[in-house]
Amino acid sequence: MRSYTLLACAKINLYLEIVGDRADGYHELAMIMQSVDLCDRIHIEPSGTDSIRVTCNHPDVPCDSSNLAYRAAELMRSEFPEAFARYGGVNIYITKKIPVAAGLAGGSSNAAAVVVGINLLWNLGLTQGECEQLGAVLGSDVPFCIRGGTALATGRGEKLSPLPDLDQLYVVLAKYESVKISTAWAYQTYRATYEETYIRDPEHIEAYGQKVHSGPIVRAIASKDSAIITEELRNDFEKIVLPEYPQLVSLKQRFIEAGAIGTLMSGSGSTVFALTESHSEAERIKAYIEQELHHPDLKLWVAQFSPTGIKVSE
Ligand SMILES: C[C@](O)(CO)[C@H](O)COP(=O)(O)OP(=O)(O)OC[C@H]1O[C@@H](n2ccc(N)nc2=O)[C@H](O)[C@@H]1O
Ligand SMILES: Nc1ncnc2c1ncn2[C@@H]1O[C@H](COP(=O)(O)OP(=O)(O)OP(=O)(O)O)[C@@H](O)[C@H]1O
Repeated sequence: MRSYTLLACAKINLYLEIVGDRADGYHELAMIMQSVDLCDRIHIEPSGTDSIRVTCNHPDVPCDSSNLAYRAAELMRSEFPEAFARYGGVNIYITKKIPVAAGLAGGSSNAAAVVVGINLLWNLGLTQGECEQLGAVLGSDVPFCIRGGTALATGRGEKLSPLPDLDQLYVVLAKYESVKISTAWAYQTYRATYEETYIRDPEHIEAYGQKVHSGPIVRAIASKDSAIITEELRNDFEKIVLPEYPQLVSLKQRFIEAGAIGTLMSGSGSTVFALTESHSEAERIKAYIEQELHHPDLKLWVAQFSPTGIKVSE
């Protein structure tokens, strides 16, 4: 039987506005999500048994049923019992490149790759939209990781509207290995600090359109206007994370000093990224930061905006 190798791209948030509370306990969001070509490699093969097995090269990533890739395979097993009975279990090998607990949707991208990979392995014939719906059961970021490219994400992050690809931008990603921020902590802390500003019971983002401020960046993306995109970068989590981690504030300052056209924290952190208009400029800024900060705990990567979230090869 066939096996598949998939590249699962990281995401960054060019815009993340926390709008309000939802009845399901999640937060209503308005986000611009962007895939970047820093990718984990996921190999999926039939196990020849009825079990799911996950192997990963990263010491901080669990290989048991708490691994999001494992949970994705379990979901496919329970949703498609006949296909499971016919094709059996899977072995999943994960080679991590995306830093862990970094706000780059590392686990979500791995789950996305497993949904897409099992769809192929078991000949399920699911459309991308059907894969995205399954992905939403696993986590708010998973549908976007399946869709990829550039998208406006609303609801709890799972409602996607495509935006034109921003293929002209490059990114320098920087992460202090010791700064690991839990997404649940970030949302809880944000709620504890800013709850009084929340809009109550927002059923649909359109219902309170006036209060959402993503219009200018959406228009700038449509017209590929990098200057306005960089002016409109926003991440509400910066308000609670940056005061706790002054090294991230210095990192942002250094990026601007180095000539980045814009800088922002991604998701709930702790990765901070800088935007540039060329690959050589991104490499130059990476080298500058490595030399200036010279911190053994600080890791940097250069990546390009990617029009896809998952790339498949047999
Ligand atoms: C911070 C982001 O990465 C931005 O893209 C996402 O919003 C997080 O997406 P994710 O990791 O896929 O999130 P989930 O696995 O669905 O939820 C993780 C935690 O974040 C909280 N959470 C998540 C999404 C959301 N819209 N509101 C929330 O309050 C959940 O209550 C949960 O405690
Ligand atoms: N396949 C996986 N890859 C990475 N982490 C995983 C995976 N499965 C489970 N985890 C656990 O999830 C936690 C969060 O890791 P992850 O890299 O997904 O964070 P993140 O990028 O901040 O997520 P997000 O941006 O979606 O909020 C880790 O501490 C890790 O133990």
